[in-house]
Amino acid sequence: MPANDLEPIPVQERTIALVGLMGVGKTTVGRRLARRLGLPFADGDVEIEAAAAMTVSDIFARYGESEFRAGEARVMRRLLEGPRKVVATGGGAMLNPETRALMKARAVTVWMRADLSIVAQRVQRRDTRPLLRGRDPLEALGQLAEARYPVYAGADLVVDVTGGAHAEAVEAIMRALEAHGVLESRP
Ligand SMILES: Nc1ncnc2c1ncn2[C@@H]1O[C@H](COP(=O)(O)OP(=O)(O)O)[C@@H](O)[C@H]1O
Ligand SMILES: O=C(O)C1=C[C@@H](OP(=O)(O)O)[C@@H](O)[C@H](O)C1
Ligand SMILES: [Mg+2]
Repeated sequence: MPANDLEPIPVQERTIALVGLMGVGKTTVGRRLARRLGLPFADGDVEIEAAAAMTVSDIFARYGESEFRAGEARVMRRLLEGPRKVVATGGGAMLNPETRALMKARAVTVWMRADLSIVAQRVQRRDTRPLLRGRDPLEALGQLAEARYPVYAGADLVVDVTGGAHAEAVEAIMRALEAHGVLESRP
């Protein structure tokens, strides 16, 4: 069904979709946020890997980025059409126009933003991101930021998560969700 045909969903019932660059903390913060909210959690990359029975790196290596993106769009559709949850998207998912339309119809989107120098340090911990392999992380992330920040800027909420620990990022997102009317106010 096209995203436009879906009934509008009240903000308190929407899935919370985390978007932003690789390494900003969508996966690890998203899992903690879901626990905090008592919602199920799903990670786009984990779902793609399960569907393909292959790692993200292997999908890129064997089939190329465009096949990965097609799989990513299918997975995002399933996750966004399903019951309310916290979704950690892969950093490129929001670039797909259909995924964006579904997000607009079904989710509250949160752009997690951090200084590139911090993100560059974090992505060096694991060699699981094919778009960064063999490249200077700061330079590669800078190019991705240039191309993607205008798209991420279309998110409903922007949360700066620079510097702090995971728990601080969760708190910052909780405050933003509260201010947006997604959560009941806490005492
Ligand atoms: N706020 C944070 N404080 C400390 N480490 C973090 C924070 N956010 C993410 N990290 C670390 O950075 C790395 C990348 O985080 P991850 O959640 O996989 O990001 P993403 O899913 O956005 O690519 C992981 O090692 C994670 O533990
Ligand atoms: O930004 C991207 O294009 C990508 C981000 C990755 O997810 P994370 O943002 O969770 O690292 C993963 O989907 C793939 O390596 C491509
Ligand atoms: Mg991730």
